[in-house]
Amino acid sequence: ERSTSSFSYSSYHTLEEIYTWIDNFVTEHSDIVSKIQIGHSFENRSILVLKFSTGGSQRPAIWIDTGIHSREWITHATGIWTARKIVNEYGKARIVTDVLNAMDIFMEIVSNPDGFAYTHSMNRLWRKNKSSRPGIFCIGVDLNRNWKSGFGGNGSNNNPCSETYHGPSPQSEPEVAAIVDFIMSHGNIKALISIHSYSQMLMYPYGHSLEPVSNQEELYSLAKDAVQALYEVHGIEYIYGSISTTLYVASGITVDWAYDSGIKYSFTFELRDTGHYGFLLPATQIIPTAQETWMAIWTIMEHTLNH
Ligand SMILES: NS(=O)(=O)N[C@@H](Cc1ccccc1)C(=O)O
Ligand SMILES: [Zn+2]
Repeated sequence: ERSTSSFSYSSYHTLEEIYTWIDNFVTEHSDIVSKIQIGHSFENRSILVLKFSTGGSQRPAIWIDTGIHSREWITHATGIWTARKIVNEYGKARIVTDVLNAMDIFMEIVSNPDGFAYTHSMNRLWRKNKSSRPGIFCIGVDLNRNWKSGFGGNGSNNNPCSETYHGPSPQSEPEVAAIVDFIMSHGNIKALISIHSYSQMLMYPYGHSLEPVSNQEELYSLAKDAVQALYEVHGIEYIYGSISTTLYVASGITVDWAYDSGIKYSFTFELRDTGHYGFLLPATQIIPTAQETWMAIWTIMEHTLNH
């Protein structure tokens, strides 16, 4: 019996359960999915990426990451469900088939494995990675403040004890450096989607400044369409816009680096909810959240394919 078929997509899982699922998933769908290790975390866990490809070499590609903040468990769960949906819909849903016949998809489900393990073992609300340095008495860097673009600016903190500590230097953290190295060496990533929770928002650069990006109108219109597609599934309302104008100024963030590195379709999601449960979103909301997010993701994918 296919062991991923005994995996509960409507439950939260441990790091070990997710890594086992990844191995089984790749084995069971080896025609379209492969596993790439892009590096190691601070505590020496493997950093794994799923590659969805139907052929070609160095095709234009889309990057999706979940779990950069370890306590945002709904994001890993949404990533897992989405991965399975992709393989189930290829050859059936036109847009999935069209995208995968022309592009590759890279998905990093556990982007902060050390922090994620820690949320299961010691502190459910841990956010950062688990890096430590001599003479510094607090642990962890915020992996959504450690990127080069706008590094150290407003909306990040130089205090190692802060939840938004940006780290000693850009890409100082192995979990960030691994993604940077992978994306830069691939050289043909057309869109990046970095998934967080919670607040129910779909946003695009910049976070580090109020200055609009060059294709702001296009990103606004695409975000509007994606949020509408999401709403039509379960009636969940998202707000959308640039990070700095919609949420708050944040510096050294993933999508600003991606945008400045040439990935003109860079988006970040804040999934359910708006604070009732917050990071402790009940598992009963995993599948509904994943179903609606799927519609928004594929709105972005389709646009990327056609532009
Ligand atoms: N997920 S969250 O609660 O940490 N909020 C995010 C909001 C966010 C998400 C993406 C880019 C900039 C800011 C954060 O990193 O502060
Ligand atoms: Zn987050």
